[in-house]
Amino acid sequence: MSVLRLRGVGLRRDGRVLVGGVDWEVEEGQRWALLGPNGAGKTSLLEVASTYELPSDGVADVLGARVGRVDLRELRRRVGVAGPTLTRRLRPESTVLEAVLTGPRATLTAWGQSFDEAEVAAARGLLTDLGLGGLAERRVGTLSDGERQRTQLARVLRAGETAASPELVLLDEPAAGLDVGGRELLLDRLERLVAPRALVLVSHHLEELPPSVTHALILRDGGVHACGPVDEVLTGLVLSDAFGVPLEVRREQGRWHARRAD
Ligand SMILES: Nc1ncnc2c1ncn2[C@@H]1O[C@H](COP(=O)(O)OP(=O)(O)OP(=O)(O)O)[C@@H](O)[C@H]1O
Repeated sequence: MSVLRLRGVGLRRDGRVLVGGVDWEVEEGQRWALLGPNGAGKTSLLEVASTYELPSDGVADVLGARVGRVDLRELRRRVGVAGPTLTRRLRPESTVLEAVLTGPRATLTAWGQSFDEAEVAAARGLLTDLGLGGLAERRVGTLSDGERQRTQLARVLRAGETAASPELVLLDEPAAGLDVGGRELLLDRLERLVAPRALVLVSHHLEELPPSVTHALILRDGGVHACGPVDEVLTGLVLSDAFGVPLEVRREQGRWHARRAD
């Protein structure tokens, strides 16, 4: 069954076409990497998929519901999003720890709720892995943009580890701003996410993709350049063409590496 289905989707802003004519179907159990050069439209497409932007053209079906025809508040509760422009829901007065603890309960405030030791330990462990261990008691409103993004990421990941997981998880550059240790811990976390029905991950670097990624969509100039199973799409030929640089792609023990071809 399709979790996300875009048909002829376009998004225009200020008279500019950000994405156009996108056909894309994400099915139950799939994990997608969304790649493409700077400005290709990755974030814009994710905004449509997350229902935070209505398509200017075409139709978007998210979790079986046609965007524009259903109550978006209800639909958004079922979609977990984290990324630079998608961190809109955190309450400034919540602490970082509360923002993560309340993720699985899909509430925005910890007011009137209690959390057991295991829940607190799990949330703290996630914050430590994402380099936010020292900020657990800080108010969200005092965080830098990068810290707020990682807090939102921790919230979505925490929910994704539980039975209350969002059904569709959309992550825009989740490894951005993490050091190499943090990146590896994040990949480990992503591998352990079991509950979402589908996951989409925007990234600039093949090294940031977890081995469990099954499919890839490459955008270029707002349109689909390549789309399909990872081993068919993440090749030197396809990526060299997409990025306009001769690239060599290797896969070892599930992980990808890309470098300029000699
Ligand atoms: N409000 C806007 N008005 C006009 N153009 C916009 C607007 N927002 C984004 N754009 C442009 O749309 C294009 C696609 O942007 P988008 O952020 O979706 O690309 P991206 O693939 O995520 O880029 P990056 O890899 O650099 O993060 C870019 O050229 C960007 O400058």
